[in-house]
Amino acid sequence: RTVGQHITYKERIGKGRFGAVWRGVWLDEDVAVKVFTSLEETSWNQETEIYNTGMLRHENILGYYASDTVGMNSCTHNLLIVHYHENGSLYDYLQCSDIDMEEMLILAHSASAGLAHLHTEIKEGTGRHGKPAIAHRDIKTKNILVKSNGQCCIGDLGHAVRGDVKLDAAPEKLLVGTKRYMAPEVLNKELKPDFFESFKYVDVYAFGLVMWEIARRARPFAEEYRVPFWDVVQADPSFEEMRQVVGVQQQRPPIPNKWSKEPLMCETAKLMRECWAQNPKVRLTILRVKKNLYSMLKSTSREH
Ligand SMILES: Nc1cccc(Nc2ncnc3[nH]ccc(=O)c23)c1
Repeated sequence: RTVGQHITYKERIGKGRFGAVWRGVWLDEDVAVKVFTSLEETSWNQETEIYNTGMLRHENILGYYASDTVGMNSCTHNLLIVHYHENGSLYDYLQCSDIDMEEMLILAHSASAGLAHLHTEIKEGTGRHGKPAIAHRDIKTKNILVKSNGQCCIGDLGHAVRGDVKLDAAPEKLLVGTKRYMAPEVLNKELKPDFFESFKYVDVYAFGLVMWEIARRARPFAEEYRVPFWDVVQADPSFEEMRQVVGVQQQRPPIPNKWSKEPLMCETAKLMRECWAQNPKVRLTILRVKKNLYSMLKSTSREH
C-alpha cells in the first residue's frame, strides 16, 4: 500500500484549474492533497518533477511530502501531498482581515524570500546537491499560502521551469500563467524564451502586483481587498483585454496619495513600481526586493 492509500480525506478545501484540493490526515500529519484528473497529468508531472529537484526545501516554499498515483479500476488519479496551512491562500487571508504594516512587511518579505530561493541557482558544493534556477511563471495571491506564523510560502509549481533544461519554446507554450498577472512582454508576445532571465523578470512583475494587493490592506490606510485591475477589466479577463490595458496603455494598479504620508508605505510603493516597470530589464531582481523589504522590516518595532 503506497503513500496514497494511507490518507484519510476530511473535506474538500479548494477547486483549482488543475483538480481539487482536499484537507486530509496522513500518518498523523495534516496534509493538503491536490487530486489531478488523468487529463491534468502534465501539470502533476511538472509539479512533481520540480519538487523532486534537489534542495527545494525552504521555509517559504510550500512543503512537499509525496506524489502518488491511485487507481480505482479504469480511472486513475494523480495526487500531490503537501503541508496543510489552515489560513489558506494569501488571497483568502487578505479578504478576511486587514493587517498592520509589520504584518504587511512579513508577508511581502517572506514571499520574496520564497521566490528568491526559487530564482537562485545553488552550485554543487562539497556534499551539497545544488539546485538550478527555477522560474515560477504563475505568481499570484491564490498561489501563495499563509503559514500560522504569519509568513508566506509559495505553492503551485505546475508551471515552473528550470534554468538548466531546454524549454519547448512553442509560442503557445509561453502564454502560461494567469492572464490578469501577465507581464507586458508576455501580453505583447515579445518574451525571449531562449533567455531564462526573461522568466525571472515575468515573476518579478507579478510579484509587484502581489505587493500592491498586500499593501492595500495595511492599516491605517487599509481599503477593501481588490485584485489588480479590478476596475479596468472584467472578471476572468481575456488575453486581448489585458494586452490593451497592460501592454498598450501601460496601466498599473493605482498608488493612493495617502500612502505618501507614511515613509514605509512610500518605500513599499517605490518597490512595487520598480517590480512592474514596463521594460523587464529595468525591474529589480527578487533578491534586491527581498533585501529592501528586510531592511524595512528591521526598521519596524519588533526585532526580526
Ligand atoms: N500547490 C498546491 C498543491 C497542493 C495543495 C495546495 N493547496 C493547499 N496547500 C496547503 N494548504 C492549503 N490550505 C488551504 C487551501 C489550500 O488550497 C491549501 C497547493
